[in-house]
Amino acid sequence: MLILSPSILAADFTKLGEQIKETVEAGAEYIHLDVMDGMFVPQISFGMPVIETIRSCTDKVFDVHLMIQDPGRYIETFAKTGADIITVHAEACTHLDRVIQQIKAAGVKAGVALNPATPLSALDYVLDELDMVLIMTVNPGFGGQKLIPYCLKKVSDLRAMMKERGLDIDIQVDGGIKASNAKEVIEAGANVLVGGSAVFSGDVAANTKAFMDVFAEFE
Ligand SMILES: O=C(CO)[C@@H](O)[C@H](O)COP(=O)(O)O
Ligand SMILES: [Co+2]
Repeated sequence: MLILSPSILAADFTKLGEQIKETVEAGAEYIHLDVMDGMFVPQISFGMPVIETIRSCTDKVFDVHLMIQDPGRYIETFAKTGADIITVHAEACTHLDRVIQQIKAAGVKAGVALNPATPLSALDYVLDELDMVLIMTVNPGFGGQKLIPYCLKKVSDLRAMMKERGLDIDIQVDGGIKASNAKEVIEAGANVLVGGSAVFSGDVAANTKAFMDVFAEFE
């Protein structure tokens, strides 16, 4: 199933609830929540109070992307805010296996994110534990960046790695994803697309529909 996960980092925070409803009504199945701590990535974004507040806006999947150092400290807390999926960066975890177990013990789906330069081998021993792999298609920390082309080869290599192991796990791509490159990333093997500036710059409903139109080509 092809899924759009709009990143609210690019939304107008003066009308966040309204914009979430707009993109959901136009077809978004997930809402992507970029939590940044100013340590693992340069920017600080938002945390638990924002997620708790917007949880009542929609029953769609809250797809929490933790760009924070040592995320094991906060798994239970983010699970309590209403996260449905918690994705942590392999690069930010001293004990990645333990953090994955913490996420699952909290009753939440587990995702692991890899920065562009991080090899797929970082997933070798934990891949079959996961519900989703997030392949960063930009260096994390900011919205509005350009997709890094070599990351698409990483997506297709990961899809091939999964096939070899008889696994069919969601692959999320995050950063610089547009309706104009959505076909290419889907053909590479991604099925969950994060759209930040591509969804929330301008007409949210029309931008969301542009992704839905691409998805319809694969039905
Ligand atoms: O995690 C991140 C950035 O670190 C992403 O989720 C961005 O927020 C996506 O924004 P666009 O590149 O789609 O504008
Ligand atoms: Co993200």
